[in-house]
Amino acid sequence: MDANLEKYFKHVDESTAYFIDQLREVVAIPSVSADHTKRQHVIEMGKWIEKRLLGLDCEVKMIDLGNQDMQGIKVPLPPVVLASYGNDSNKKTITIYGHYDVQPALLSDGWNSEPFTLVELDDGRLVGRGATDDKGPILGWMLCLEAHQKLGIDVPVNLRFCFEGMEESGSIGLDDVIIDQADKWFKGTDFTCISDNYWLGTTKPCLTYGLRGNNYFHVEISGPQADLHSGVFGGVVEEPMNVLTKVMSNLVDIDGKIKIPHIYDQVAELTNEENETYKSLSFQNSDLINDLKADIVIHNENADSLKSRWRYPSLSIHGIEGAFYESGSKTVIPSKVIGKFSIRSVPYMDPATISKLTIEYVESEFAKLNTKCKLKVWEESSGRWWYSSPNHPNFVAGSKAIKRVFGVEPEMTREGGSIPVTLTFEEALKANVLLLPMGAANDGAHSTNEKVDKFNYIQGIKLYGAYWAEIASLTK
Ligand SMILES: C[C@H](N)C(=O)N[C@@H](Cc1c[nH]cn1)C(=O)O
Ligand SMILES: [Zn+2]
Ligand SMILES: [Zn+2]
Repeated sequence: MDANLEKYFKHVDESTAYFIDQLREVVAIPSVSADHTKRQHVIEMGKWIEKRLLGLDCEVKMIDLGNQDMQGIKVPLPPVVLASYGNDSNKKTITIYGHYDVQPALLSDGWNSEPFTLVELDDGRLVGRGATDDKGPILGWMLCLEAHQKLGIDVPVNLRFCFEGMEESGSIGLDDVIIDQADKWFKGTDFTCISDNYWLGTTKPCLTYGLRGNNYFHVEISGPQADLHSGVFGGVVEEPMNVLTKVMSNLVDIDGKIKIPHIYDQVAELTNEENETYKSLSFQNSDLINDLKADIVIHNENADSLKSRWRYPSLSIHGIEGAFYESGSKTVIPSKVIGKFSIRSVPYMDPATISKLTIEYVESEFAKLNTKCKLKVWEESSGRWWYSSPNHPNFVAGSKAIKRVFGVEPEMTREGGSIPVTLTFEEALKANVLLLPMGAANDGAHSTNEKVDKFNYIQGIKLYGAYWAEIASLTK
């Protein structure tokens, strides 16, 4: 093996305790983008990254995105942190994207420990909000750069970083920044790399070449001006919650089939060639059942679960704003409720068509109820699906890097989640995008007790260095 890489791998192993301490520091900043009361912490996290990158001799530019209106409150948007390291025309240039905001987390959600205090468990789990999504991975890139500098190893590529603080809340403003900076900050990008998804299982590393999109809808049903006493008004008035649950219950069947007419019309047909690709994958429904600690899997065949996650759309109901949800029994009739659901889209579904079909369907289901309650339905946000070729040199470099670190060939996967800016990067920078995950399938991203395994974290940091080296050797 290349002597520099060997030295680098050894240093990463020896730095394990320091790398975990660094993760502890970033997990401690509760950078929850969805909660406006936490916005100062998202901004604090952006500044932490700025300081860290300046300390690594990067040129840094903080892009101010202005304000966001959150339920009538004007809230400052966190900055997009752009950084640049190296300008050698003999080297390839890699743009690396990640996000420093996290999903909400409360101990009372069912965490076994404080979500913003990193806990190292005996089995190697590093538990904390953002450990795998996406603080571990973005920190990993910075630690990789720092390790090169500490060891005096020349960084074999030019680097452009783009770290945002609004990914979990629709990446507001980021598309415009990418498009605007394509010929400025990101000029000369040969390859883009994103580490913000997960292995298919827990043992085999993977490269990812597809993501689903996401169209997010709100359905508001309103009735009286204020909440009512159900003893006084029950049976007397039409109730918004009753109307909403009837409409929402007609969106999707228990087996996952979406009930909106024509929603599957644009879905790519399954070819024999694609069908074959599912056969070699390690995924097992039984692993899923173990991870979920419940046998609630819809499909009997392993491949059908993967197809449902990767190549078919799904509709999930997320919540109802304005409904009584605390423990105990409150005899209220809510005056206005807002149902939230989203549709994960796949090739070749058109986002505008999804939006039109869905809104028309909700309106027609509402009309069938013949109620005096009022309906408002709108699309809150929309993100595009992405599908790429796994044979591109960027993937070849990723594959060789995996071989070097893990000694195995990667699985080639698609992802059920969404990173809508992936397609924006690909289009604006006119460069291939590789998804190079650090975390494992059971990391619990967005869930309680989110973790990254020490193994994945440390090997992942090695993988980043190996990827840079393999990209550099593509030119030779
Ligand atoms: C895959 C990525 N780590 C992720 O979790 N993406 C989110 C993006 C999103 C969409 N709406 C809100 N956040 C996801 O797939 O839910
Ligand atoms: Zn993420
Ligand atoms: Zn996420």
